[in-house]
Amino acid sequence: MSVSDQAFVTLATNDIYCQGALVLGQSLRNQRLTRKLVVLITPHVSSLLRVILSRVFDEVIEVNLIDSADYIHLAILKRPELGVTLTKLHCWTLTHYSKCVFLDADTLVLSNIDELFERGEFSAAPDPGWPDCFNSGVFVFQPSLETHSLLLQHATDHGSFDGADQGLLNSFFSSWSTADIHKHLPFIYNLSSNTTYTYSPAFKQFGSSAKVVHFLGSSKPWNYKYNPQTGSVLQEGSGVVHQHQASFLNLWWSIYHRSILPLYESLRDEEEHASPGHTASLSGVGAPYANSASSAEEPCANSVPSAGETRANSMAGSSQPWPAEDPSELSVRVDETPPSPEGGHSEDVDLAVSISEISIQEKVKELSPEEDRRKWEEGHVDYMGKDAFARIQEKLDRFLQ
Ligand SMILES: O=c1ccn([C@@H]2O[C@H](COP(=O)(O)OP(=O)(O)O[C@H]3O[C@H](CO)[C@@H](O)[C@H](O)[C@H]3O)[C@@H](O)[C@H]2O)c(=O)[nH]1
Ligand SMILES: [Mn+2]
Repeated sequence: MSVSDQAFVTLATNDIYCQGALVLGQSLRNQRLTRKLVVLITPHVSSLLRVILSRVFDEVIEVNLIDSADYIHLAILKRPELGVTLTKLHCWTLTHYSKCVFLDADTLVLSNIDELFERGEFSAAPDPGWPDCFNSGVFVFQPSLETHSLLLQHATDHGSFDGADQGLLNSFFSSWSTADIHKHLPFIYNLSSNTTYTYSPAFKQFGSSAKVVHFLGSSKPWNYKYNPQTGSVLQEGSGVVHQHQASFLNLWWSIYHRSILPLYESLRDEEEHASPGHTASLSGVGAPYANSASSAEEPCANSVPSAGETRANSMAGSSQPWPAEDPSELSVRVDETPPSPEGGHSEDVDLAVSISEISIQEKVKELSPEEDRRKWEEGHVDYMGKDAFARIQEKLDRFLQ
């Protein structure tokens, strides 16, 4: 079967959602990937993340709404909140593929889902909140410029009843709920992680056959903190995390820790070995990953994908090169265990260094030097910061002696 003209497609409009896209892409690669992997990004995504994305995805395609045709302009002017929504609709412009499966960046693939390519446009699973609507986090579609412009026209004429893509797509593909049962994907292809417990006998019966988990709603996996030593997310704060949800979150984070963080680290190594002339586009970017010692113990070579040549394609009229130096919006924090009170003199503290907490945050702008120093002393280290690597190296050297 010829499958090179079929693809899995996702979308990330900023560096934070890129973290989700990376884990999703890696989760697809972990399940005997037979189709191309495509990520749509917008100009806002930093050059660091574009490089990292290109290690996992076959194609990193920038879509630029501003340079697009006038009807998009009109739609945006009329309904500015549809910005991100319209970006998702750009997946219909991928006409070098005959059929695609779109997956939200907050989904995680648990087993091979190639059979979805046997379905036609428009196939999707019911939304758990209103099952007569489909959820637009996972769907099968057929790229077509005609459909694309009809969708945009629909957005201009009717807007969207939820202000986003799901409302728009449901009113556009309005016969979904009644016309053809083959276009109803089983719930196991879009299992919402936070509603599993609302019908727990069903989850008990069918949950083990789940193929795609969707972290829909406001708390995304990257909002949690993770302890790589226990392999679990830290359940602090108000929200109660149900057991099933916690195990999906743990799975997301274990992929992030095992396969995505090492990509940052290998990029940093490459940057160091590259000639100075070639480092310009990555300068100012530090690796967020401190614990080289422990990552070296893990056989992570298998999990680091060797994706095909990256094509930083430009669509919809945009052809700008990547910005030479733009700060990443995200910061990965690796917080160390605080020294124990009995720890004694300072050398013990360094030897006791162990990574107990990883979190992903939007980068905090410009701390004062005093604040910066206090954070460092407290163990809150901004590994994306300018001179972070020199400090990490010092620590590692002492640790390894
Ligand atoms: O700032 C953003 C927000 C969203 N996205 C992309 O758009 C998708 C949808 O957003 P998400 O935060 O995942 O929305 P959900 O919590 O899943 O909410 C629901 O409602 C959305 C709006 O209708 C639909 O897009 C979703 O599929 C549906 O599950 C994301 O996964 C990303 O791929 C970005 O790239 N950047
Ligand atoms: Mn989603």
